[in-house]
Amino acid sequence: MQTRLTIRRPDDWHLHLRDGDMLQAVIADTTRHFGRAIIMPNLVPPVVTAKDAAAYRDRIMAACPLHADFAPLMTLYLTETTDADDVALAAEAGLVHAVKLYPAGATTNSASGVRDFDKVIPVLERMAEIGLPLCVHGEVTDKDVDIFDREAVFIERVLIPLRVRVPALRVVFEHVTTSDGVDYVTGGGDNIAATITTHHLFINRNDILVGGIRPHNYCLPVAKRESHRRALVSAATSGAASFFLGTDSAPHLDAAKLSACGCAGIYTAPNTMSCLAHIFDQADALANLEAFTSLNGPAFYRLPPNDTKINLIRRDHPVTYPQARKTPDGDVTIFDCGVPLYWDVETTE
Ligand SMILES: NC(=O)N[C@@H](CC(=O)O)C(=O)O
Ligand SMILES: [Zn+2]
Ligand SMILES: [Zn+2]
Repeated sequence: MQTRLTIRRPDDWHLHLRDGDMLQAVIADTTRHFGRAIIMPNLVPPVVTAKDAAAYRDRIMAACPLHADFAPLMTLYLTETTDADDVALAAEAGLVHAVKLYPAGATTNSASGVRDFDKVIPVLERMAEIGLPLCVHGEVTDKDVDIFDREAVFIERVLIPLRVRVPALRVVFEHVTTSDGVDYVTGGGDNIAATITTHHLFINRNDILVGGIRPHNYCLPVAKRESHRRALVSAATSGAASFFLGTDSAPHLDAAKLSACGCAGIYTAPNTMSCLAHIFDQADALANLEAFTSLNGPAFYRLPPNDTKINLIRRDHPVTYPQARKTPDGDVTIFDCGVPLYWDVETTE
């Protein structure tokens, strides 16, 4: 049985760090294992301009633990009034690494998202010209579409027509949750890739609803049926270049999740690497873990992989994590994957 694995330091290609006290409370959980992260812009108000992104990057750097080897890769929140020149200059300066498309109302803090796609075509054309990726939250928001179908319908109604209009646009299909999404990306050519989260490799919709409702397993896109989870595991563990890790670690206070109208989002930053090593080990694919966490993402984003490495060790006894991260405003529950985890990241400090 394999008990050790050395890989390049991983990156997280989809991360919510929030701001203020929450940022302070969660950032070390990411910098401990990850070299870089694509920072989601859905603050209130959102990160819309290069100026917003520069200020947010400064706040993240100020919150980083001393000696952390971490670079936040900033994104801009696409609105119907986003200025193409502002985007292009921020990309050229190395400040911004992607633009994020939220269909209006699709998820947490997405009210300023896009309603009329015609309005954003000039920005998308400029992004295509300079090779700047568009990260998409791939769900339609139409009331008549069942929540479990919203990703598959997004592909047909939004993504395919958008890519026909701007074929050179480079797209990351974020937190893909269906076999439809996996198949579309697999057959979609070099301009499209997808992130896969940690939690969608573990949970299906039963884990939200059977034996009582489990708000800590509720996120968007919502977990689908077991056959879709299996398709995600196959895609992630295959080593295929178009799939890479985006944890979508999304901290919310427990008070906001344990409510009559609870927030979407699962906090996975602390135990993601243990969780992933477990999934890859079960699939007999530990040899592909590095591609998923550390190589495929940088290749798509046209960045070099990290120089440094981390060691993973399989312990004799299950590794334990705290049940929650404390913040001054209350607890943030950490993802419980439901099975004992034996893989651990060796600390070098
Ligand atoms: N994934 C989630 O369920 N929530 C994210 C937003 C998102 O990525 O859609 C959040 O910001 O909380
Ligand atoms: Zn999203
Ligand atoms: Zn997210």
